[in-house]
Amino acid sequence: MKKTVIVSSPGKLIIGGEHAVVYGRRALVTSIGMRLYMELTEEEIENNETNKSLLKILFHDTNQHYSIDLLDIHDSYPIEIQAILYVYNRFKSFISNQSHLNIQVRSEIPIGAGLGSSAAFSVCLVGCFYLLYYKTFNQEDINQLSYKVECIFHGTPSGIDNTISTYGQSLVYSRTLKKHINFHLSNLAIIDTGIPKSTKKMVDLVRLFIENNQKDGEKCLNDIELCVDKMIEYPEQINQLFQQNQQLLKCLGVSTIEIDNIIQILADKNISAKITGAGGGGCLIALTSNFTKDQILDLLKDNHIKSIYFVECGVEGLREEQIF
Ligand SMILES: Nc1ncnc2c1ncn2[C@@H]1O[C@H](COP(=O)(O)OP(=O)(O)OP(=O)(O)O)[C@@H](O)[C@H]1O
Ligand SMILES: C[C@@](O)(CCO)CC(=O)[O-]
Repeated sequence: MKKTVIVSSPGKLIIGGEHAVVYGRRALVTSIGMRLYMELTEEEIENNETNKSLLKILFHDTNQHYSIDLLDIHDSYPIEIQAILYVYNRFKSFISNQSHLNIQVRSEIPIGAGLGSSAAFSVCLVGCFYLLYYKTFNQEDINQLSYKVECIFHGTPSGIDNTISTYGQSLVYSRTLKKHINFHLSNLAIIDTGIPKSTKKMVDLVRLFIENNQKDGEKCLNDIELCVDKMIEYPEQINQLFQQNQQLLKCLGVSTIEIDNIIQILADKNISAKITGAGGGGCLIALTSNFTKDQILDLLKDNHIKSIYFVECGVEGLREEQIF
């Protein structure tokens, strides 16, 4: 017998409050119209002469595939395989040891750019197992387990990325708050610098800064939260609030010379921009008013730019799909 489920969940943009959210402050986040798709199949093998139970994984975006003997698991797998094995172990009691499992992943979310690809991966992974074995989605349970998977990728994240990918739309989020809000920005561009970054490294860097500069660090975090509150209350001030939030992220040490240059070039044309996500590379968001993608690319032609995206915001969270 063969059972298959397909799910998808979105990436995210942090509009304001990244890093401060790790320390319990409020952040503003929206889901985006770029999704990760995952298919999970369990196939019971009738005459399983080898007595092997295999987990076959195919990552279409990185063109990697694995075939893992589930009776002989070791601990030297890449992190995304460790994540899969963690969730497999949580659902093991539902799975016949005469079965093979197949997982396929494909994604529209650039990997490692700060747009929440690992969170979408984690949410889809938990969502797939949940749907196959419980036949339903329970968003709260899925979000909680996805957080644990995110911890495998990131250490001690705030939970903002998995929460927005599970629930979708736009959220005011803190460790103790999850409130949907109507939030729309017109002409919001994502500028992918293509500069590799490590979320874990940037979070560690901020932790070090705060430990060594407690008073300034606390003030910075409080000011970031103030910025977020104003973004929600006074959306007409968003240009100025982007600039303030970026300055505060710079104080925390997560901007770079390349990012500062790009932001200055845009500021010279009255375009407000800021880091979105961990910083150190990755993506920026910019309020582009009437500039087209080609005009922005032209403005930034001497800088490190991989892509520019205009995306839909506030989309649906985790959902079942019919087609992979
Ligand atoms: N399409 C995919 N195929 C396989 N693995 C993926 C895919 N998307 C994400 N991953 C896993 O997630 C990791 C990326 O996590 P990382 O935190 O570096 O980036 P991100 O989630 O895109 O950024 P951020 O957490 O700052 O938003 C990849 O290294 C890989 O392990
Ligand atoms: C940098 C950070 O604030 C956002 C990463 O998308 C880390 C986190 O919230 O876990």
